Amino acid sequence: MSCGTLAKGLLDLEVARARLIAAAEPVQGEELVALEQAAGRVLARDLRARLDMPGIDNSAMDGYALRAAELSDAGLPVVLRVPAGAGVETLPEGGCARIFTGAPVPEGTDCVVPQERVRLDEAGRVHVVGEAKLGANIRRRGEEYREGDPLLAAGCTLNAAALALLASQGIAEVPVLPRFRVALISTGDELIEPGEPFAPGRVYDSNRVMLKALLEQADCVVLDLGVIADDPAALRKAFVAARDGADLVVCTGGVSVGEEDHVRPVLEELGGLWFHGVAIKPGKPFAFGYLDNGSPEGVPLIGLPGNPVASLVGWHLLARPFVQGCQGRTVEALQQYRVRAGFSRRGSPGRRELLRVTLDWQGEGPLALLAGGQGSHMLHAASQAHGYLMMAADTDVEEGHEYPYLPAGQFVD
Ligand SMILES: Nc1nc2c(c(=O)[nH]1)N[C@H]1C(S)=C(S)[C@@H](COP(=O)(O)OP(=O)(O)OC[C@H]3O[C@@H](n4cnc5c(N)ncnc54)[C@H](O)[C@@H]3O)O[C@H]1N2
Ligand code: MOO
Repeated sequence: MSCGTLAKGLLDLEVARARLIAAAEPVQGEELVALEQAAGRVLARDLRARLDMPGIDNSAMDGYALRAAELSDAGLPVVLRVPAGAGVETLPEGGCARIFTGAPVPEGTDCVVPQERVRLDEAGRVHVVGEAKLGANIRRRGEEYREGDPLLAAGCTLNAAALALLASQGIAEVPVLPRFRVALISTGDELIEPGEPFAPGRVYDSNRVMLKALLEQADCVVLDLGVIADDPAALRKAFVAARDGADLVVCTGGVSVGEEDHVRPVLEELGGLWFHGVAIKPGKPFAFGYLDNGSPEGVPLIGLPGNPVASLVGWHLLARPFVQGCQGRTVEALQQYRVRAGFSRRGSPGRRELLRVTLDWQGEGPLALLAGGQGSHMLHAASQAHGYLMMAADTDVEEGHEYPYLPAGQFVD
């Protein structure tokens, strides 16, 4: 993927992602949890099937089970009735069985004819309208998988379908990795809490609620450490406290280059800065390092920019894959496809730009439209966007041309 000519001193997005993913150390340990408590958790071990699936040959339709070769103009008498949950029986010769979806097909039958394709005569005998195909509408034992086959791989997220799969095997408890603990800090003298009275110059802390939601949706345990002032001593104290109770510290704000931005110097002092600055817009002042020794034995710290949309983009593209790796999850490559732009716009010098867009499906194929104002402080467009149009550095958007599009669905946990 072309990224254009990047500004000096900034890492390419793919390089920064690869470094973060490589640095992620999966959490250790294992917990056994009830299936009902396991949604969103990460499977700790490979699981194999305990049972063949389906467990027996059974009917896919409400209808009649029969031997196709026995059909004739005389019709077949109904000699058995087999509801779901019944035991396996043998079909006497010259007869057929009334059968229901999921019920075991009797021994000796070789097809099920749906009731819509059957005519019953006055004597109650079954006549098939059209063909009775051998094997039709019978779900065979083990056709999906056999006992001992791989079922789910370690590192997968237990989504609703995965939980149902385990339940269908009679599994009631599942081994999962421990939940990842993240300390969350906002920095900035200007910040006030939503609900507090507004005063000119103050800014409501919107990043913390956003990041808390993102982390919790990703199944992290969040230790909310509130707002810390733009003061190196206060930040140092907060980082030390955060480090002692968490697997990762995430902070937002104060990560840029002004003398009021203390995250980077305090991180350097307490541990080590691995990198600072990624060539994306928004999201440039992204910092990553370790508190303690500057080594992977320390607690990692991610510094996200203060500008709200920069913080969101930094989470989606950089922090999230790191957290996923630390949670023991399989980290997927970015999903993208090309979409036609319905607008023109000047490119961003030295940085890839992640434009917040909606997709219009009314014409021929999707058309990307700006979701609203694109400033990195403008949350409205971010709240409406269907995804990002990812522009290479220094590249103008030309209406009607196609560009890589990252659907937002891939970032939803
Ligand atoms: N001279 C330079 N100035 C800036 C640069 C640069 O390279 N050179 N980078 C700009 C970019 S890009 C970004 S993004 C911002 C990020 O700066 P910080 O991470 O240091 O963030 P702050 O300065 O603390 O705040 C920026 C902006 O965001 C608001 N903010 C901060 N925290 C929150 C929060 N929790 N909730 C809502 N809003 C928040 C803050 O009030 C500021 O308006 O730096 C540029 N500057
Ligand atoms: O990264 Mo900043 O987000 O361009 O405003």
